Amino acid sequence: MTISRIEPFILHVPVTGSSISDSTHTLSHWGVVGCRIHTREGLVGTGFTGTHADIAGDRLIARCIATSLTELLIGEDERDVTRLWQKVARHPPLQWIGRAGIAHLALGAVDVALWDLKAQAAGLPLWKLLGGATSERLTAYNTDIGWLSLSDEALVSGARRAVEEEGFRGIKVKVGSADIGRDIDRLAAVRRAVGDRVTIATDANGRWDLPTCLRFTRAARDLDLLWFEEPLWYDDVEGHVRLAAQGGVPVALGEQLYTAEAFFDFIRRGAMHYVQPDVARLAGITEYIRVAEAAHAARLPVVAHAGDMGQVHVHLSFWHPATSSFEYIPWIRSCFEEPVTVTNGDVVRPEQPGAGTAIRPEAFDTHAKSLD
Ligand SMILES: O=C(NO)[C@H](O)[C@H](O)[C@H](O)CO
Ligand SMILES: [Mg+2]
Repeated sequence: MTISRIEPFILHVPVTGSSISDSTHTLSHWGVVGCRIHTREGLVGTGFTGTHADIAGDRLIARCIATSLTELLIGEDERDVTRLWQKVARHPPLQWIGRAGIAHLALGAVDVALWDLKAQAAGLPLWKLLGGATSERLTAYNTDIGWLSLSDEALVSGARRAVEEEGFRGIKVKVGSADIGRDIDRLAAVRRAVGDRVTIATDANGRWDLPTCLRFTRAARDLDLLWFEEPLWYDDVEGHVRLAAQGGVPVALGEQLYTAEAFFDFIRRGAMHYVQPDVARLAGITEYIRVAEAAHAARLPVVAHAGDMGQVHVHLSFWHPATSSFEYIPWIRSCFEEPVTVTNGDVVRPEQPGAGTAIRPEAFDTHAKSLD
């Protein structure tokens, strides 16, 4: 029960089509940046964070794992997930440079790998190890049909296909254009195409200011939007409080929050209605659990953000009672031994031991990038 080696990696995996855009980002590949933790007893745990495949940034994360974190972890008992999380997160020199950002993402990858080891050692899928599945069914919603870079025609036909051919009962459409009228017209066209029973969420990726958000929610009042995700700048708690209180469309956020404390602040101040933690932004599963418990205590639904593309979140979502639905983006499915799968709008519950992070050797052959 001893950590003997930590092996960082970087994979860059193509997105659907040549590139996608939301209001703030355009990307052609998803970055899977993490490590494989080897134990003296021969087990290998895998964990990773998710990036926009910027190689310079990915190498910084990988190097943080290879240097700062490795020297803290070699020789330690891999079963001590909580103690090791505290040891790394509160290591004074590392804390000084990164209670969020690169150091936090690096710890997240390590923490996921340690939980993967724990589940493998128990011979259980992570959701079973944590306490079993609290939901029989987990409904997925499809984000990969709603990009701002899609033409109006492609947006509507993709939404219709997701519903009519793939059985999705939920979709998400990006907004955040300079002209909110364009966004409203696109949402109205999608609503007409999919009908009233399909849930439509919308996501501005932090682009707008409060007056624009208020105008948008007034203009969208007849569209029955499930939630308005990241309407404002990620750290603007007061703006989200005022938008949420206005009572238009429920507010969702979390993919850009690095710490449980940031979530506690938004939850305590009534700044969000849907809580969207992400093991790939937080420092892994250990911190995700703290956020999910805080959301549950506040009786707010949890819908994990797909920074891990759902591979780990599928376990956490089946397990945690606060879960309400699941974000589906299929970009990196081909990399995994047990890829996240949605059948007729429902997520298939994983059964293999581990945290869902076991990467196929072929994925390294095809997508690995050098660490320096
Ligand atoms: O906001 C999201 N999901 O809710 C997506 O993760 C982002 O759009 C992608 O990372 C591209 O920036
Ligand atoms: Mg989002």
